[in-house]
Amino acid sequence: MNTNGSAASLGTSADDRIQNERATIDALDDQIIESIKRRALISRKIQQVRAEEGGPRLVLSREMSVLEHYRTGLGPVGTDVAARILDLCRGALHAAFEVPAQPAPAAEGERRGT
Ligand SMILES: C=C(O[C@@H]1C=C(C(=O)O)C=C[C@H]1O)C(=O)O
Repeated sequence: MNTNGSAASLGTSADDRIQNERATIDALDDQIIESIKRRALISRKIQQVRAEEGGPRLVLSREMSVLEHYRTGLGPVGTDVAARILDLCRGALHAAFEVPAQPAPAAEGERRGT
Protein backbone atom coordinates (compact mmCIF):
# COMPACT_ATOMS: atom_id res chain seq x y z
CA MET A 1 0.00 0.00 0.00
CA ASN A 2 1.49 3.36 -0.97
CA THR A 3 0.61 6.83 0.40
CA ASN A 4 -2.16 7.22 -2.15
CA GLY A 5 -3.97 4.25 -0.74
CA SER A 6 -3.30 2.03 -3.74
CA ALA A 7 -1.55 -1.32 -3.65
CA ALA A 8 -0.37 -0.90 -7.25
CA SER A 9 2.39 1.63 -7.75
CA LEU A 10 1.12 4.59 -9.75
CA GLY A 11 3.09 6.51 -12.35
CA THR A 12 4.85 9.66 -11.22
CA SER A 13 2.43 11.92 -13.05
CA ALA A 14 -0.61 10.27 -11.42
CA ASP A 15 1.13 10.55 -8.05
CA ASP A 16 1.80 14.24 -8.66
CA ARG A 17 -1.77 14.86 -9.70
CA ILE A 18 -3.08 13.17 -6.59
CA GLN A 19 -0.73 15.16 -4.35
CA ASN A 20 -1.79 18.41 -6.03
CA GLU A 21 -5.46 17.64 -5.70
CA ARG A 22 -4.97 16.66 -2.06
CA ALA A 23 -3.30 20.00 -1.39
CA THR A 24 -6.44 21.65 -2.79
CA ILE A 25 -8.64 19.43 -0.63
CA ASP A 26 -6.58 20.33 2.46
CA ALA A 27 -6.91 24.04 1.65
CA LEU A 28 -10.67 23.66 1.17
CA ASP A 29 -10.94 21.74 4.45
CA ASP A 30 -9.10 24.59 6.19
CA GLN A 31 -11.64 27.03 4.77
CA ILE A 32 -14.53 24.83 5.87
CA ILE A 33 -13.10 24.54 9.39
CA GLU A 34 -12.55 28.30 9.64
CA SER A 35 -16.05 28.95 8.32
CA ILE A 36 -17.60 26.61 10.87
CA LYS A 37 -15.69 28.29 13.70
CA ARG A 38 -16.70 31.74 12.47
CA ARG A 39 -20.31 30.64 12.11
CA ALA A 40 -20.30 29.24 15.65
CA LEU A 41 -19.00 32.54 17.05
CA ILE A 42 -21.64 34.60 15.24
CA SER A 43 -24.35 32.14 16.21
CA ARG A 44 -23.30 32.38 19.85
CA LYS A 45 -23.42 36.19 19.72
CA ILE A 46 -26.98 36.07 18.39
CA GLN A 47 -27.96 33.54 21.07
CA GLN A 48 -26.42 35.74 23.78
CA VAL A 49 -28.18 38.89 22.55
CA ARG A 50 -31.50 37.09 22.64
CA ALA A 51 -30.84 35.57 26.05
CA GLU A 52 -29.86 39.00 27.47
CA GLU A 53 -33.22 40.31 26.28
CA GLY A 54 -34.95 37.48 28.09
CA GLY A 55 -35.69 35.52 24.92
CA PRO A 56 -34.94 31.90 24.14
CA ARG A 57 -31.39 31.04 23.11
CA LEU A 58 -32.62 28.79 20.31
CA VAL A 59 -35.31 29.42 17.69
CA LEU A 60 -36.65 26.30 16.04
CA SER A 61 -38.27 28.06 13.07
CA ARG A 62 -34.95 29.64 12.12
CA GLU A 63 -33.18 26.30 12.52
CA MET A 64 -35.75 24.74 10.16
CA SER A 65 -34.92 27.32 7.51
CA VAL A 66 -31.18 26.63 7.97
CA LEU A 67 -31.88 22.90 7.45
CA GLU A 68 -33.89 23.72 4.33
CA HIS A 69 -31.08 25.95 3.03
CA TYR A 70 -28.61 23.05 3.23
CA ARG A 71 -31.10 20.59 1.78
CA THR A 72 -31.61 22.89 -1.19
CA GLY A 73 -27.86 23.22 -1.66
CA LEU A 74 -26.73 19.65 -1.03
CA GLY A 75 -29.80 17.44 -1.39
CA PRO A 76 -31.13 15.16 1.36
CA VAL A 77 -27.69 14.71 2.96
CA GLY A 78 -27.60 18.49 3.42
CA THR A 79 -30.09 18.10 6.26
CA ASP A 80 -27.62 15.87 8.13
CA VAL A 81 -24.76 18.29 7.52
CA ALA A 82 -26.87 21.21 8.76
CA ALA A 83 -27.99 19.25 11.82
CA ARG A 84 -24.36 18.62 12.82
CA ILE A 85 -23.42 22.24 12.23
CA LEU A 86 -26.38 23.50 14.25
CA ASP A 87 -25.40 21.10 16.99
CA LEU A 88 -21.87 22.56 17.04
CA CYS A 89 -23.26 26.09 17.08
CA ARG A 90 -25.47 25.28 20.07
CA GLY A 91 -22.35 24.90 22.17
CA ALA A 92 -20.46 21.72 21.35
CA LEU A 93 -17.76 23.62 19.46
CA HIS A 94 -17.36 26.26 22.17
CA ALA A 95 -17.14 23.54 24.75
CA ALA A 96 -14.40 21.79 22.77
CA PHE A 97 -12.29 24.86 22.01
CA GLU A 98 -12.82 27.52 24.62
CA VAL A 99 -13.65 26.14 28.00
CA PRO A 100 -10.40 25.33 29.78
CA ALA A 101 -10.41 21.93 31.40
CA GLN A 102 -10.91 22.64 35.09
CA PRO A 103 -11.56 20.25 37.91
CA ALA A 104 -15.12 20.43 39.13
CA PRO A 105 -15.45 22.58 42.28
CA ALA A 106 -15.10 20.51 45.40
CA ALA A 107 -18.33 19.60 47.11
CA GLU A 108 -18.98 21.30 50.47
CA GLY A 109 -17.97 18.28 52.53
CA GLU A 110 -14.74 17.76 50.55
CA ARG A 111 -13.65 21.40 51.08
CA ARG A 112 -14.02 21.07 54.85
CA GLY A 113 -12.25 17.74 54.71
CA THR A 114 -15.24 16.07 56.32
C1 LIG B 1 -28.09 32.12 15.45
C2 LIG B 1 -29.36 32.08 15.86
O1 LIG B 1 -29.74 31.44 17.03
C3 LIG B 1 -29.81 30.02 17.13
C4 LIG B 1 -28.79 29.36 16.31
C5 LIG B 1 -29.00 29.14 14.99
C6 LIG B 1 -27.88 28.85 14.05
O2 LIG B 1 -26.77 28.52 14.53
O3 LIG B 1 -28.08 28.98 12.83
C7 LIG B 1 -30.30 29.23 14.46
C8 LIG B 1 -31.36 29.49 15.26
C9 LIG B 1 -31.22 29.61 16.72
O4 LIG B 1 -31.54 28.38 17.33
C10 LIG B 1 -30.42 32.77 15.11
O5 LIG B 1 -31.53 32.89 15.61
O6 LIG B 1 -30.17 33.21 13.96
